[in-house]
Amino acid sequence: MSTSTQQGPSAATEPDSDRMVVAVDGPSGSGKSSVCRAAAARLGAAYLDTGAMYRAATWYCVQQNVALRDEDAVAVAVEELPLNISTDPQHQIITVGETDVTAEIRAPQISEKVSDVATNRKARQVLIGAQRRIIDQAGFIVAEGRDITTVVAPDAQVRVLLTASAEARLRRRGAQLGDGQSAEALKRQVLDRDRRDSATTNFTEAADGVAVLDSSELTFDETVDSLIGRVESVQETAADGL
Ligand SMILES: Nc1ncnc2c1ncn2[C@@H]1O[C@H](COP(=O)(O)OP(=O)(O)OP(=O)(O)O)[C@@H](O)[C@H]1O
Ligand SMILES: Nc1ccn([C@H]2C[C@H](O)[C@@H](COP(=O)(O)O)O2)c(=O)n1
Repeated sequence: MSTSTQQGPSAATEPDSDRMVVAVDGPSGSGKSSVCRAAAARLGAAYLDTGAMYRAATWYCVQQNVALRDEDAVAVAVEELPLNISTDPQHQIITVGETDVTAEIRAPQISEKVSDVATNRKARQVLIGAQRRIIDQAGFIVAEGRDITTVVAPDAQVRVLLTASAEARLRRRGAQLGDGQSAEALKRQVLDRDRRDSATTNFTEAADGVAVLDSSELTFDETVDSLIGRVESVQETAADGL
């Protein structure tokens, strides 16, 4: 897989003491993308949306007429995927080859197919390798997905499982997509997708050392503040130890 990144604000050659990885996992609609992007922007960190990589891979397979249930064919397509993903939280642009897929990969048609790629273990290995390279290149990054705290970056300095009740997640996704989504379509995109994705990743229980941030009763801003508070507390502890 050829991956290039338009790098976020902190991508540079900082000394090790300035490097920090903030890993966030959670179920669909819990707020990972929006909360992590806002937190990264305020912290001056880079931001990696790993779900967008699975979505772009799915878009590419569909474009190439690859049968999504054919494990080997999907893995070969993902190896070839010419992906460019921005890690700038202020400018989220995702291109596959020359095509800007930033908006298209969020369409319900991709949401309903993406689990076929996400549960393909061979394709996952390719994407996980690319994610680790992007994280390694960044000095200070907030990375979110389903397996960042456990598989992609288990050594991250901050590890958080961002959760919310199923009711809150369905309500938020409905508001995000606007009118026109039936309750059944929302359920397919949120709860049914989580059930399928759970076959390969555990994003409903916090692993050892992972803190739970339940956003069900929090506003968006309160959730961002809580994540930032955790990052600042680790930064202060690190500074005290110098
Ligand atoms: N604490 C919160 N209170 C209210 N709304 C929120 C909160 N957190 C996130 N949201 C809103 O919920 C919607 C879904 O959030 P988001 O897309 O970030 O979820 P996600 O976990 O990344 O989902 P997915 O994994 O399916 O991409 C967004 O419109 C976001 O602004
Ligand atoms: N680290 C990750 C990130 C995402 N996925 C899967 C799960 C979703 O079905 C899909 C799209 O993610 P979203 O944009 O909804 O966060 O990708 C995964 O398996 N591992």
